[in-house]
Amino acid sequence: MSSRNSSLHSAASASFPEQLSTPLLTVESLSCAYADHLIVSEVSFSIKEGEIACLLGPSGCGKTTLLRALAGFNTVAAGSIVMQGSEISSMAATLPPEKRQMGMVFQDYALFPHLSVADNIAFGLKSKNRIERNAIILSMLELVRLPDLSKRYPHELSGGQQQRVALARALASRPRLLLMDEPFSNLDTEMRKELSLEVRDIIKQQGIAAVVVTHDQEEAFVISDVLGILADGKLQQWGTAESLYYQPETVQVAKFVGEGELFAGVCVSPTRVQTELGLLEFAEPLLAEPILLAAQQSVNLFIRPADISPVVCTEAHTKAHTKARVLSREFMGEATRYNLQLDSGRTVSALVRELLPFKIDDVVGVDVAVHRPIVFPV
Ligand SMILES: Nc1ncnc2c1ncn2[C@@H]1O[C@H](COP(=O)(O)OP(=O)(O)OP(=O)(O)O)[C@@H](O)[C@H]1O
Repeated sequence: MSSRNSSLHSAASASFPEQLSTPLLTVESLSCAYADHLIVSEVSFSIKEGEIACLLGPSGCGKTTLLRALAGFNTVAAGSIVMQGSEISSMAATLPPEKRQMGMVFQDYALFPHLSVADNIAFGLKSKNRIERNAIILSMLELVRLPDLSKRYPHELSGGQQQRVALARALASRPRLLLMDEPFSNLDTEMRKELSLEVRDIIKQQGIAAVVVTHDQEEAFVISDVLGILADGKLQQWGTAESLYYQPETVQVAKFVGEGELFAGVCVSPTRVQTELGLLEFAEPLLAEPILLAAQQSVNLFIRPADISPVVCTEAHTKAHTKARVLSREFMGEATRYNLQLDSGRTVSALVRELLPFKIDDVVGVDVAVHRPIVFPV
């Protein structure tokens, strides 16, 4: 991680006194490989008690490999994993999964098909007597809101119900840390949203920490307190959803957490930049950390579609070459997306919430209202 990233993380930590306590889990310069093929490279982060962290990244970037290393299913090639001050993985040794006080929910739920819901939940409770076991099964079924399904078998459950049973099984042994690998990927969009919020509540209710792996940005934002973007086996940035969205350190992170495009510009003053989208004015002076941008400096601004809107074309738009032709219009219910071709020939996407009267081929003005400019060096 860059130094800017670490300072951002420590600045965030300083505002919450409880974050100053010893982390529950610390991953230090962790690398993982299959044979000689390095998959995860020098990843570092830490998680506090009760915190839900997400590892977000595209398919194949090494999320599952990293999660399996946390669980103790995979050995590590370099670095270490420390849980409450004790090293549980290093090149020298790997504490077995069952001794890590972690619960795992797999992508395909991995329920035992020949066992009932109750027996699936009881699977890790062999050391308990029958009365204790039954009490835990009942409380877990209540927790995941399946009180009446204890006798069913996995094939008699919906995908969402199977996921709840998998969660109940993972939580039954009272882990300190819950690991979830793409927990909602087999569910439809509506169910995904509903269950991710519910799972967040359940984890919070239990007061435990969790690491959730997903490639779905919306899901990651909903469920996590803190998240890391993983790409090509490297941790690109670690922070809250808001910090990644508004202060991405790289274009890759900016694009991964939301749509947007780079626009080259020249500063006219610290609060004004001339771009292909016209002269943009900002409420706050523009910073490309650690410097305040001065006149004549070249910058790259990352602008999201929600910051751009088509408006009635005025003389000022024509004069400033900030008019465009509507190439397409997609009404999506909550918002409408317009693809606009600028005078320069470049196509930009605008996302507007209000219903506008513009049709394909209309000539419109282009207005940009960026509330928090994202600046990258040229
Ligand atoms: N057991 C294995 N042996 C060799 N290579 C593996 C093994 N498991 C995974 N890989 C490779 O490691 C890379 C990372 O895989 P991993 O499953 O960790 O990615 P991921 O980010 O979880 O992807 P997805 O979101 O598609 O599940 C991939 O190129 C994959 O082919």
